[in-house]
Amino acid sequence: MVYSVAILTVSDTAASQPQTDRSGPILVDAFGSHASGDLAVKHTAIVADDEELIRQTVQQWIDHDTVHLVVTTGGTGFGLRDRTPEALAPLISRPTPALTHAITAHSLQKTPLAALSRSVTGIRRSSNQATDHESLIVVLPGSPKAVMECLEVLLGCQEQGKERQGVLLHALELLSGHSGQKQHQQMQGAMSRDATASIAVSTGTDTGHARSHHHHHHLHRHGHHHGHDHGHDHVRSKGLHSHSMPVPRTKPEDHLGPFPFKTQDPSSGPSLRHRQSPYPILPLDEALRLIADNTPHPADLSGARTATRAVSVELIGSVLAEDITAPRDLPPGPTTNVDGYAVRAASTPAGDYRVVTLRTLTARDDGALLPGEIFRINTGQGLPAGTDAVVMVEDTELLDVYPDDDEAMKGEEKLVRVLAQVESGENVRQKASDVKQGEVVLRKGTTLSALGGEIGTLAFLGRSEVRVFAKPRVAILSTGNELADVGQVPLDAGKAGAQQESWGFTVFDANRPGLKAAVTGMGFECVDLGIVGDDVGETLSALRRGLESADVVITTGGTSMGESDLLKPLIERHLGGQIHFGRVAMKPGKPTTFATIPPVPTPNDETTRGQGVSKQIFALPGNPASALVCFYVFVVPSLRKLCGYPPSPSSSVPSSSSSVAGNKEEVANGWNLPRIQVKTTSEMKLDPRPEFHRCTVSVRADGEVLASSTGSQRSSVGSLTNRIAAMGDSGMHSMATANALVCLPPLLPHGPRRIERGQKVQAILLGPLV
Ligand SMILES: Nc1nc2c(c(=O)[nH]1)N[C@H]1C(S)=C(S)[C@@H](COP(=O)(O)OP(=O)(O)OC[C@H]3O[C@@H](n4cnc5c(N)ncnc54)[C@H](O)[C@@H]3O)O[C@H]1N2
Ligand code: MOO
Repeated sequence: MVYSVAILTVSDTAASQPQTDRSGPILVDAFGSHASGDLAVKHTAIVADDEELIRQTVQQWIDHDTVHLVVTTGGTGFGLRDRTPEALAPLISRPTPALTHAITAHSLQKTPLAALSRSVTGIRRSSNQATDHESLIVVLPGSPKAVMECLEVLLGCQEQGKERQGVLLHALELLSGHSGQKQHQQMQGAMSRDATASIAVSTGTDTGHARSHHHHHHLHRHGHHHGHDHGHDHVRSKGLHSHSMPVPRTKPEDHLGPFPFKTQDPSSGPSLRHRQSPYPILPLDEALRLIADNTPHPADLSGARTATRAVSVELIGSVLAEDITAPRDLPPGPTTNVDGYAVRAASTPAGDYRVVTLRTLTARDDGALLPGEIFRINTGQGLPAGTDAVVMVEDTELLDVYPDDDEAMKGEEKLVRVLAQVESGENVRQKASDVKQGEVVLRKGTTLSALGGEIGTLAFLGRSEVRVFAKPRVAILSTGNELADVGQVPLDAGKAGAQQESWGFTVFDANRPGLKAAVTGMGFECVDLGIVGDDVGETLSALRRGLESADVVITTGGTSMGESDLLKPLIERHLGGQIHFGRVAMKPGKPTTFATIPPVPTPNDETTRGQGVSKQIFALPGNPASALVCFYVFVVPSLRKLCGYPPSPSSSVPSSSSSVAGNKEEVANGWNLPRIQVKTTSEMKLDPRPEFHRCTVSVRADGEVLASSTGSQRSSVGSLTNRIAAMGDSGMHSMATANALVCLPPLLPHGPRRIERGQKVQAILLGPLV
């Protein structure tokens, strides 16, 4: 059997300067030219010391490319960036400590420094059920010398004139389900010298000489291939280098990788960026449907995401994960609706009565009224035994009071005249007339709003705790070299004069504060990721922090066509994310990007394995108006679904591809904000893109709902003059006082150029009407 082998070099330096990699070529040579002919090097790659990238590369090889053996070199030391063992530990399903020990022990014979390598080995069972195989992972140190020493254990060598048998082929044979007998016998000494696996390591590799054959990912059965260069240069990329993909059309090496990336390599420089976006412009409904499809509902997740929470304002924005039933009758017995006197109606005609109070009554054994007595009572109080109605205080007259020298009763009413006879049940709230014990008062799926009704009801029922779906945490990041937090730079730093030297502008970060306010206003917790410049490392580490600490990550900026627009490439190439869409037919917000990041498997933990949940990333355009509009249009539906909202009933109706202004009832995403019909108070020009016009919606006295533009926005109509005039449409202030987005249809060649004043249009309602 021929075993396929993949070699991964892990090194920041080699990742940016592949020619410095010496250990990778040693491994390629050793396996590729192994005398047995049983080892075929199928893949090679170089990655930076990046845990996720290392893990993804190896997992891809084993699970999808069915590689039998992965050998890595580098990243095993004690340095801060040395993370290869950590990167790969989660992939190992069966550790192989003795193999690790054999490698370490052998290396220790050569140098005590071997003690400073954290090399590991282990077996991975592929998560790909189609192939269901096990592969061996061998994590070796980075130094070429150490690699060669370790290879002696794996592939065998001459030791003091004697043959040392390598253990690798035997291991692979056993893993692939064979008896291992052949190798075993050979290892017991029955093997002929000819067939001995020997390491064909050329010392020339140490001088970089092996570069010419590193690119081969074919089977290297016989000997070396010096000088046999096929002409494909090594891939140059900060992140990942590989030869396992076909060559694309621009400068090829900058687009190669083990995965089919749509994005360009962000380190490849402006001249290599895409000149046409590779993302189709999706109709809005399609984009919204993709969000609904790729956002989990907590009730559908195994081990539903629920939490028990104290009944408090912290619950605002939560959705009930249980039906709330009344624990007892309310009221628990008959109570009075009014202030007055409880009586037995039938035996209390108009007349004069002695007044009894709670104190007197509780002192009596039977707690009952005597004939000729009435009981003074206040609204909400329970009726004493034997009474069935209440005479309002307004229907009585005071006749006598207790004297001042009666210490106990001083000031209390003694004798009262009842002016009118009441009927049985009059002014009484009967037992359980509010709610019956066991009755469902609030249904699972109810949102606990900031209006107070639901949280008040929980307390009314006596609930101190309640089961809710966990609220999503939302991380927010602003990206852009030009950005600064307010207060961080003087106001005049943005003035033209001050800018001329630096050829840039300082822009106050408006998106993060705006988005934080909106997210907090929904009752969700924010993780503030701050501002990062247009820098791969900075942006990646912020995104990772976001993904670790939150359920959803929102970024703004860097989504479009500039060379510093990093979001799409980083999400795809470094975070292993799936970009569901990268452009939408709308204005503002065209480059809006939505992606999901698959869950990271938990090492050796059967209970959580495979049960992780993918996380959502919304990379919103940087223009402030676009960012906030897109938050409401795209992010809010996702958050509403994530926190457990049930879908709106109309969402079950199949949607047609209605435009942004579609007047249809059906919606592509059942968690969209509601749409209402409004009447415009001014004309609104149409744009070739469907547009969201920011408006303040108010209700007139006659009930008409009016939408007034917030201004500071306009729609461009194709001509250049208009497009130049259109440049000022990006400011956050067009969202100030906006509580609705009027959905303007696109300008069509022979259609109307504007919506007229007084015309009825649809609007997305963002908040309460004014
Ligand atoms: N060649 C093309 N260029 C652009 C296209 C296109 O299709 N082809 N699309 C345009 C559209 S539409 C939009 S929207 C923007 C989106 O750009 P980015 O998401 O890449 O955002 P940036 O370039 O980083 O910033 C745009 C703009 O917004 C300001 N900004 C960014 N972040 C903030 C913030 N947190 N607070 C305040 N202001 C912010 C930034 O300074 C820029 O002025 O791309 C067009 N280009
Ligand atoms: O889509 Mo962009 O937000 O129009 O400027």
